[in-house]
Amino acid sequence: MEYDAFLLLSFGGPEGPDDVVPFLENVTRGRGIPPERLAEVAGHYHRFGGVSPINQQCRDLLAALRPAFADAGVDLPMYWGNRNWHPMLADTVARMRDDGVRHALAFATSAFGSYSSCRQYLDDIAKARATVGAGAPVISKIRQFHDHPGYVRPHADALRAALAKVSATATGPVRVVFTAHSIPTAMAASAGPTGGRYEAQLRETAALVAGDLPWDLVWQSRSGSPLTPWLEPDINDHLEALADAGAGGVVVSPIGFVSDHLEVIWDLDTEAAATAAKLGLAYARAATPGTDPRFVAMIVDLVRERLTPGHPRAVLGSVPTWDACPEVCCPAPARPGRP
Ligand SMILES: CC1=C(CCC(=O)O)c2cc3nc(cc4[nH]c(cc5[nH]c(cc1n2)c(C)c5CCC(=O)O)c(CCC(=O)O)c4C)C(CCC(=O)O)=C3C
Ligand SMILES: [Fe+2]
Repeated sequence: MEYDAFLLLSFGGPEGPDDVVPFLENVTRGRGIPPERLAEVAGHYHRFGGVSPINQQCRDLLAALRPAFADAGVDLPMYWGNRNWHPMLADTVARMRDDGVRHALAFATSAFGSYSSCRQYLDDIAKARATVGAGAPVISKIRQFHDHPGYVRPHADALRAALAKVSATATGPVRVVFTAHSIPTAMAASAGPTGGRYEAQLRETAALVAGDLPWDLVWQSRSGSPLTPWLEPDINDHLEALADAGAGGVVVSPIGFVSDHLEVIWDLDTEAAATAAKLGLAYARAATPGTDPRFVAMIVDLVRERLTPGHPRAVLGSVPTWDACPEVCCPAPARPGRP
């Protein structure tokens, strides 16, 4: 297979107060998110001046990737497109077509399977290509990377750094708590070709990152209607349970995310940190990979897997990964108002 471009594919986030509402409309269109929840989330963005850090994090990642590609002899022009905010994927795909791109490799900024974290990126690629129409490049998504050493090791080192900080101040035992974005239980049940893939991969990542430390996996950033069941427990409820059980501190490691975007700096650094303070728990949050050189090298490695037949696939775990998702993987959830 010949590839002639690299595409960074991300979630997107607002970059000013006027962007917040239209961004949230893009994220939640047809998703049955109650207006109260949307108003609350808009407030989180406004606390940061209406600016999510995620777009700048994508720019920083591209800036780090450019020399890494050059050093590895990977000669692909780079593009960037988002699902929910500018640069919008369809605009980027139009530009790729204008530049003569025929077949791009896309790296999506999510390591795991599930509708929201994988299939939705594939659906958005299909939609963007349909919008562009004739001459739109083929776009192949790079595989999931939940157990790649370039994902596991930065998380593992960050966990140990945060643990050292908490242990210095905690007056009782310190607990390691991993978090990922909650998803509806129905979406979790249908994740992957045989179901349960999101949680299975997260448990594998957690075990690899933790090494010999005991740990819990809990969930954050629940959205949706309160009537729809989502994965539980929520991080804040879990902190209460830990305090009740006599913990002196926690270190929270957001293994579900590749960068310190708003779900991290609001839901963890602001909300969960306040919960911990109220409960008298010492608290630290471990950094996400961001532009860690090992994470950047991982992306180069994943590209080379696709460019070079026989290139070894670096995996530390046993939950399998593949280049092309089977059609039956991660079906779109039934949406309110739709059959
Ligand atoms: C699995 C998963 C990931 C991880 C995988 C990945 O990274 O892709 C993720 C990441 C993110 N989620 C983000 C933001 C939001 N997610 C929302 C809503 C939702 N997330 C869901 C799931 C996930 N989300 C789901 C099932 C919904 C319900 C609506 C629907 O069915 O689709 C909403 C709506 C408001 C609300 O929270 O209620 C917002 C604003 C940001 C950007 C942060 C920033 O701006 O810095 C990022 C990286
Ligand atoms: Fe989300």
